[in-house]
Amino acid sequence: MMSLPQSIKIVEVSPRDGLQNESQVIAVNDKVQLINDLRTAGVKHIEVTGFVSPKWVPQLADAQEVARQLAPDEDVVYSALTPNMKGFEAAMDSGIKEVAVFTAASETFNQKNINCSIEESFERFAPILEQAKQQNIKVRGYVSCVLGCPYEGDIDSEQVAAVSEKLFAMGCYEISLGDTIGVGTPLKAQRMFAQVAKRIPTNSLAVHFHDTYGQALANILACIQEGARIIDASVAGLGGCPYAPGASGNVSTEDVVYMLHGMDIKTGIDLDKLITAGQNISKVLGRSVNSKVANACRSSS
Ligand SMILES: CC(C)(COP(=O)([O-])OP(=O)([O-])OC[C@H]1O[C@@H](n2cnc3c(N)ncnc32)[C@H](O)[C@@H]1OP(=O)([O-])[O-])[C@@H](O)C(=O)NCCC(=O)NCCSC(=O)C[C@@](C)(O)CC(=O)[O-]
Repeated sequence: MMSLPQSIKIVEVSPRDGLQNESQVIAVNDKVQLINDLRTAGVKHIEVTGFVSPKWVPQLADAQEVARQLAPDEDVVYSALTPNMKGFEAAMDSGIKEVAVFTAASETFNQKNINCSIEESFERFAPILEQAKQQNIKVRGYVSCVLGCPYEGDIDSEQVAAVSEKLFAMGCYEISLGDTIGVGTPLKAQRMFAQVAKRIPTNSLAVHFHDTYGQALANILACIQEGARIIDASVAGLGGCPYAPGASGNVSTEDVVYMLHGMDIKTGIDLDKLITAGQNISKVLGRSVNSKVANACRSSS
């Protein structure tokens, strides 16, 4: 029987990954309310926005305003994406204390997403990591397309491991492995995770599953069996990357938390309050909550 951890770290990505692909205008107040609802639910790691080019991702053009309205909270880590030094400097000016750089295991996806090759992305990240070290800022590294690419199809796990290892060696303290288009299945996910874990300690690896094919929870459990202890998720299953056609939302945090609590794995999150957070933002977006657990809990109460 597999050995299960006592607790798992949840990294909530809804304010950034969840909202970045929305075409409708979402007020800064509503984004900040989402972040506050997540804090109320006990979420301790929240990716609040991305300091990316507004020409590339218009929805995050308000990054500085969102960051400046964050409630001071010593128990919560607010992080933000920074693709280059311009983004890093803007994040620092806005008081952000943890940033994330992002590249991919697929050349084509990387070109479409950040307009450079994988190798060039490392060159862009080098000064960010240098500055971050001097300023005592933690840097997370994302690797996209770890189980498939919308342009190149299957991706070799060895390539995922090599890109991850490079980010880790450059100073990223945590590497998040992204199944950007949600095509992974449990054994493939487990083998990919194991391949990366040959080079990076498992306590520095996160998994980031989109749920396009309904495989995300199964993939997460498979990776937990392989030693994963950090899970990215998005309340109400919000999410999608503008440069990954066909990709749907992230795995919903409600579903992840329900599964983990059901296995006696602690997350520190109050499921009922989390469901409220998902309902509130779904109301703002004018759509129903994309979480089986949230819908089941509310219809039975
Ligand atoms: C990386 C760039 C900027 C290169 O874009 P570029 O066009 O090559 O950059 P540039 O340096 O030529 O700049 C173009 C314009 O953008 C401005 N600019 C340049 N940088 C910034 C910045 N940081 N903040 C604000 N503005 C910026 C810059 O000032 C200039 O403005 P102009 O002079 O034309 O008026 C662009 O491609 C970009 O912003 N891409 C971001 C795409 C993105 O955010 N994708 C979604 C996140 S990744 C994801 O979702 C996957 C993940 C992480 O969730 C994991 C998974 O699921 O796999």
